[in-house]
Amino acid sequence: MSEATNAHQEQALKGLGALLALQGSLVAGAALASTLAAALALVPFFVVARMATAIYATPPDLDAVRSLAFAAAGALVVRYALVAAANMLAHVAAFRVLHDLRLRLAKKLGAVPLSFFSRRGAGELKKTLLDDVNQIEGFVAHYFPDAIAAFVVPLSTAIALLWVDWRMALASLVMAPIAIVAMAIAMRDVGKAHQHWNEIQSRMNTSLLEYLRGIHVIKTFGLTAQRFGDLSRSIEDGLAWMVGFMRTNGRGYGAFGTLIGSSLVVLVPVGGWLHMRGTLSLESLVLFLVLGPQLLMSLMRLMFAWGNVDRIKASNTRIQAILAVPDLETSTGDARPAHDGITFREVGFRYEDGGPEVLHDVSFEVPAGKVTALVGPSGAGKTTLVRLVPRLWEAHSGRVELGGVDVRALPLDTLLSRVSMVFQEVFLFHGTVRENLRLARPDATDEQIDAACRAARAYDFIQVLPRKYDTLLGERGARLSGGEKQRLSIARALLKDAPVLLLDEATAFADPENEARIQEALSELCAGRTVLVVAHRLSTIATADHIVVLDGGRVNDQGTHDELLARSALYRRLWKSHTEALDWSLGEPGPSLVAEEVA
Ligand SMILES: Nc1ncnc2c1ncn2[C@@H]1O[C@H](COP(=O)(O)OP(=O)(O)OP(=O)(O)O)[C@@H](O)[C@H]1O
Repeated sequence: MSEATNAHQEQALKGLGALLALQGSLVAGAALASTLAAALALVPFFVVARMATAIYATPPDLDAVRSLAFAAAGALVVRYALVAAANMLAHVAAFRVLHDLRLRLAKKLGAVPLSFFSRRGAGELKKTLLDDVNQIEGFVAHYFPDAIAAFVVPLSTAIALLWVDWRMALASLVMAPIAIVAMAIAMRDVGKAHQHWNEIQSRMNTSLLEYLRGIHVIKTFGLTAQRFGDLSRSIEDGLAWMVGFMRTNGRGYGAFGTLIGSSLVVLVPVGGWLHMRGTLSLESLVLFLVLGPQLLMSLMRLMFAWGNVDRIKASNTRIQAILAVPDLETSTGDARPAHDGITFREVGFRYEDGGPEVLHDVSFEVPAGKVTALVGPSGAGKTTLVRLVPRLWEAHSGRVELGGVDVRALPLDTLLSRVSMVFQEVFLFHGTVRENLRLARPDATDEQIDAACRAARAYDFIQVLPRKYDTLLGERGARLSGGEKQRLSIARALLKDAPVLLLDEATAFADPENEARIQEALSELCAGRTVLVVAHRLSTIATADHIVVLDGGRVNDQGTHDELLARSALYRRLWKSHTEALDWSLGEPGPSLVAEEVA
């Protein structure tokens, strides 16, 4: 194993210890109770051995038999009490550890830069957040207390048996080294195999999520799960992994199980011979015949616990890797923007380190209180540029300033409190209309919500929803039309009432009535604010105070509509295609605005 892998595993193991330490006293209590319970499970075997002597004594000692029977029953009762206590303590500890981990992960995901998510598939993240965290539950609640008991009990029993008769104790253990070699062979590549299994599961999760999200497209094209390439491939890979795993590891497991259960093959002849020679009492012979096989059977439990450790270590490593991602750096100073204007200074940006540069040397001003429109061909980098302002992405060179201060030098909450975002895709959470609106301003009063909804032209349609503001929305809630969603997100931005507004207009066409309402809502929203808008509507472009033309990630030209029409060939071409689109839409007012407010 390489040094790097060793260091990696050690770190993971340290992590598992740290997880247990989160609930140290409960975990220790569970391990102790589980060990005592396992030790008490051996009492009946000692009792049987003593009984054999009492029964075969002349005359038979019936009083001793009776008290031994009571002792065995008593041990059983206490054992069940201890098992219950161990279970309860271990589960309470596990759920507290899980609660702690989930909170940390949720907090971390809220604090990392957006680039973190673009490098990971949704399936991979879901797998870590749900499945890997659940593995930790198994570890704390089951495997750890079990493994401690499976280690301590056979060890102490072996010592006790050595003390009773060392020859028979060795005979009980003789199969152990052979079984352990078989176990080591069985477990040889188990870590690698589990890693492979995890990769398959991540792929399966990602393609399954994609399959569900795109089910309407899949149906439109008449595709089925079999034909949805990666999903069916990952399901087949999963099956192939299972078969391969059982083929390579099944033999080892089988050999181990058989060897571990066959200590009587040694104990019976050795014990019989020693007893006949008169060097082993009947009581000791019976004790070894009943207890010897149990001693090795505990190794079986240890092996199961060991078999799971690699998997749990891998889960923990993935959880720790997320927790170790640095948060988006935020200034702790008290810098405040001097005004609400935005300045881009020689901004360069790429989505991936080493990937293609999407924005090059972009410099321009968005004056405070004015509407600045960004236009350009598809893929020019307009949306990307707008998202640099609230630090959804970070410029890799140059700087973006708000009110003369680099956005990275502003405390994040100061920056975000100044900016509202209304983007193309509207995302509504599963929750009521009111809860979705309050995301923008948790302390908003009902009157403020009413006023924002009226201004956003959302009030009327909310009034006819089954439970008005208390109607559930989102994936499992009421469905709103595209235009209604847009107006709701404009209401959110109005509620937030930030001085800077970032708008990303969509190219989709809405019906004229919807279009007119959205237009009115946006006019209310834009009034008196600094607006940077990715513009697709003729009305927005023609009435903007300033227009910046982006092409291939660079500023191609900037000026007013008339100036650009007079001097920019690219702008003339864009304008022509916009007006043609308007003709094509048979006189409808033009492309609609669609919105998602992320703030
Ligand atoms: N998450 C992402 N990861 C990698 N590349 C991306 C990502 N998002 C956009 N890009 C790339 O960045 C470039 C600019 O995209 P952007 O969406 O900013 O353009 P746009 O001008 O807004 O286009 P449109 O008008 O079609 O929406 C494109 O080449 C696009 O493929």
